[in-house]
This record gives sequence, structure tokens and C-alpha cells, in this order.
Amino acid sequence: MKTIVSPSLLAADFTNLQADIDMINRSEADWLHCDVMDGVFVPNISFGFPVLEAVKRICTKPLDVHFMIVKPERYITRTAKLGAMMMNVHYEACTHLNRTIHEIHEEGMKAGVTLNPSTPVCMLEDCIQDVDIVLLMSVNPGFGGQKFIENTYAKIGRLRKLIKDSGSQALIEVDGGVNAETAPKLKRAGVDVLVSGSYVFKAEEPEQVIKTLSSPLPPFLSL
Ligand SMILES: O=C(CO)[C@H](O)[C@H](O)COP(=O)(O)O
Ligand SMILES: [Co+2]
Repeated sequence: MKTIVSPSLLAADFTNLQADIDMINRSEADWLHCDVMDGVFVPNISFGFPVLEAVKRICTKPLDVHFMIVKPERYITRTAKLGAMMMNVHYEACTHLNRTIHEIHEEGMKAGVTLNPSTPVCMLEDCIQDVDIVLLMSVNPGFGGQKFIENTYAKIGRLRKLIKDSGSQALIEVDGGVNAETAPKLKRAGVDVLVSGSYVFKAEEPEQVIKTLSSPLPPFLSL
């Protein structure tokens, strides 16, 4: 089965976003992952609504928006208005996660819940049936180009079990350090969606990289 690929805009060339988004539009990428950072929840500031709105005007792929901000519920309506397909909020940033998930759905978007590397998947036991996607951070959020945290493979297994046992339909998305070495192992571990920033946008042939990320593993590697 093909893997959903969501290249991360954070690694694009901000002096020529049009060229990089043209590449995404031509490519086999399924979604475009947009990292919004506030300098409080994470120690970095990326971009906000003016950039998201401009990107939405020229990008033909659905936007998968990853909010690394405190109290993301303040921006649900605005995110829906810009036309995002999915709003990903951090478990660690939401005091009333149940309400936030329902508000995201009421605004017509898919609801994603993101876990930092140190947050265990069992924290999702009481909301897994309500979410469309769980985004596992495989780096500490805030920066692109970091080293993949190996414990993510085992975490995917624990999350897969939680999803199965609860009868949830949630997809498993992994973000951070996804490249030629980690992607096949993530596929074998059962990931549904791969986010990849530097590996895609710094590649000589980014469209080919996206195609390879989305391809199923050869049968002898899927064992
Ligand atoms: O959420 C993120 C960082 O907080 C980015 O989506 C992620 O880091 C992607 O970058 P790379 O593939 O270069 O690791
Ligand atoms: Co991200």
C-alpha cells in the first residue's frame, strides 16, 4: 500500500516559495505540511496566517497544518476559513483537548493530535476514537533537520495497538528526521503518513524523493 506523503514547508526556499510550491503541485505529494511555531510552545518562530493564506492560494494539495503554539484553540475558526484540510494540535498544548477536537470537526476540518517524543501514546486512550490522525513527533519540535529519535518505531507499534483495540480509524503520521534510512523502517513499523522537510526540499530531485517516500516497500522488505 502507498504511504501518504506530506512534505514540510519549513525546509522550502522562503525567497522563492512559488517555485517550491509549483514543485509540490507537480509531484505525487498528497498533502503539504505547514509548521506554525510561536516561540513559546517551541523555541522557534516560523510563520503564521499571512503565509498560510498565500500558500493556500497557490497550492493545489490539501494543507496539513501543524500548530506548535500554546492554546491553538484560539485559531480554529481562522484555520478553517483559510481552507486547511487538517488542524494538528499538540496534546501538551491543549487543556481541554476533547472540546478542541470537537471544535475542529465543527469547523469542517480533520482533527489531528500531536505527541512530543516524551509523551506516551496511552495519554490518548480517552480521545483516540474522536481523532482522525495522530502525529508522532520523532524529533523535539521546533526545528527542521534534526536527528530521528529511534524509540519512534516502538511507539508506532503501541499506537497501532491502541487504535486497533479502540476501533478507531485514526491514521498514524510521523514528523521529523524522515529520510532514505528511516522511511523504510517507518513503513515496516506501520506508519500511514510521512512528513519530510529537509530530505525533500534539499534534494537534487525532490519529485523523485517524494515518489520514493510514497512507494510501497518491496515484498522482501515488508516481512
Ligand atoms: O514539525 C517540524 C519541526 O518541529 C517539522 O515538520 C519537521 O522537523 C520536518 O523537518 P525535517 O524533515 O527536516 O526533520
Ligand atoms: Co511538523
